[in-house]
Amino acid sequence: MEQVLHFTKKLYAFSGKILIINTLGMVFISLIEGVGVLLLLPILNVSGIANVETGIPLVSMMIKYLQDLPKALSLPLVLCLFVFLVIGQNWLLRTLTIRDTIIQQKFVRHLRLETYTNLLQSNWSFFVNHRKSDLINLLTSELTRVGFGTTLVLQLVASLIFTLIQIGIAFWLSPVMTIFVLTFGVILTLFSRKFIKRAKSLGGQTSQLSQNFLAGISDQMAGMKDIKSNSLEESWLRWYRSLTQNLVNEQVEYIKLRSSSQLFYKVASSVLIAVFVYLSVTIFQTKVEQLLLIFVIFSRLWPRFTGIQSNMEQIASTIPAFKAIIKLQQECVRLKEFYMENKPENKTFQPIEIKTHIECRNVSFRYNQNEQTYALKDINIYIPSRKMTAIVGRSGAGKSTLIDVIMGLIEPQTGQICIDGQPISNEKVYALRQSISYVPQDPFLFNGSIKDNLLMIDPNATEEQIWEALEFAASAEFVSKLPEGLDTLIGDRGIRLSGGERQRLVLARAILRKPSILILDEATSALDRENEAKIQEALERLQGRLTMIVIAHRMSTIRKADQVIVIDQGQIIQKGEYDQLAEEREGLFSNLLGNQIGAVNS
Ligand SMILES: Nc1ncnc2c1ncn2[C@@H]1O[C@H](COP(=O)(O)OP(=O)(O)OP(=O)(O)O)[C@@H](O)[C@H]1O
Repeated sequence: MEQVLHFTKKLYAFSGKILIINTLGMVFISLIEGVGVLLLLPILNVSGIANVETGIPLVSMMIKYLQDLPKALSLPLVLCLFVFLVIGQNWLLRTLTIRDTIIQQKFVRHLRLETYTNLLQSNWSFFVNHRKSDLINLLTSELTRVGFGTTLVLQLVASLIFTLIQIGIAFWLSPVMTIFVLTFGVILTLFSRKFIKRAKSLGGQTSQLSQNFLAGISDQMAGMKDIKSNSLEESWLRWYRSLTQNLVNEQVEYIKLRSSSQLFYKVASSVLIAVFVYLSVTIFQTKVEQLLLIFVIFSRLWPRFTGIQSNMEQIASTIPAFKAIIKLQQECVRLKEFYMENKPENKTFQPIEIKTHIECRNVSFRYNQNEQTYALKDINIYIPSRKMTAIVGRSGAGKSTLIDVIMGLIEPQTGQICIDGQPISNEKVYALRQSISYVPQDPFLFNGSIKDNLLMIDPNATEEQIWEALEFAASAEFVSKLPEGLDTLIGDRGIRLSGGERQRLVLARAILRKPSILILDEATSALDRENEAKIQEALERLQGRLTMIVIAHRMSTIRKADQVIVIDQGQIIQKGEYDQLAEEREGLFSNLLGNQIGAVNS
């Protein structure tokens, strides 16, 4: 329950006094409801159904006053008062419910924003160590469950206040009867602990199943081509059948649990009534009017008890979601980007202008501190500004890791990254990243128009600047031929672009940012020769304008590079100009080159 308390405190910190005002409003409603119960007594008296003496001065006075009035007037009067009270109570209830909903919805939004901000401020290793689908699951279904759980907590608090007031009124009317019902209430609470425990464990299963479900579905959607071409449909259908069956089983189990607990409470309540009536009639010889009063109290109190129990079961089932979100937030805080730590709110960073060079000095990095193998070992490189530096090497050599270190996505365990001879401070990492445009192998374009996708990087860019960037990226021609030009929708809801067109659009977007450094990470590897040549031309056009770092699998992409760095098993093994390295017959570079020429010729 400590997690639930954590979020309830957060809710209070977020909404402040309004939460207390609403809760007091609920108290007021329950008072009116209590008065409504008391009004039943004068109704019984005035209507002549029974002559009830409560011993409560206010009620007795009212009954006396009504009895003095003519009967034709007293009954309508008391009934009107009763209806008026019910209307007032329910109008207030409606108002408070709407206000509560507004608070809850705003709180859920606040939680979403807080969690997402934390997530975006986490460092790269956080994302490397989490499955994408798990994060999506946490941000969508688990956060919704937390919002629902917090709502339930508010309902529980209101229910508890209602119940306390009802108990007070019941005690006033009949202490013995109230103690009797309360004793049963306590016994019921003891029994219901089993239900609550089970609800919590089922809640854990819900979290796990929804996580597995989302993970599987995302994997399959991403690999649909693989599934279709390798006829894997049946095996994935088997997986889908089994998981959806588990989802059904879990939901049925939960409903079984809830209905069993309801059944238990209802049976307990009927047994309680039967025992009480039996004892009242046979042993205490209770009069009819007293029995009526007892029924009124009982019918008010007992549903409150069962409501609270059922509320607690539901809250218990959301506890695993509360835990998961707290764990996520703690992890995000622990793995916060180092430049974000102690960063004053709203502080912005200006991009860095690189005057002479970027340098890696004795940089070493390993992913796992407990292992001996380094992904990068004693890297020393000099990347001159406004030149093109190519990084090549076999798969797993450490090329992407080196880029990640340069971009400040991961922090080297030893060594430094320097800009114009100055080590880059934590504070400056973000400024450096603002000077970089990065083009990955699998570019990210969202469903929207071409223009929207380009403006993502610079919302203030003019149409002229957009076309200029498209021109540089060898995309202007194909975009102008599209039916709606820049406004053409792309992605699932629009036209399908080829891999080369997508890659060139992403390159245009990268250029639109006017970066000091342009990094291409295997950006041409998946393209055909024609598209590769277009990107290559684009890079040549940019040469001399900005600092370019290109990781290339295809050696043809980097033919015009000013400098080539060959990396193997995390170490630099060759450095120099393309032609010079190609000449070094024993070197890895000429070997890689030879393999590709061989592959093309064969
Ligand atoms: N997140 C990670 N956790 C642990 N080890 C990793 C991680 N990412 C990469 N590695 C390891 O670090 C080494 C360097 O990987 P890196 O991705 O930098 O190579 P690469 O040269 O870019 O390879 P490729 O050309 O295949 O993309 C490899 O041995 C790889 O297995």
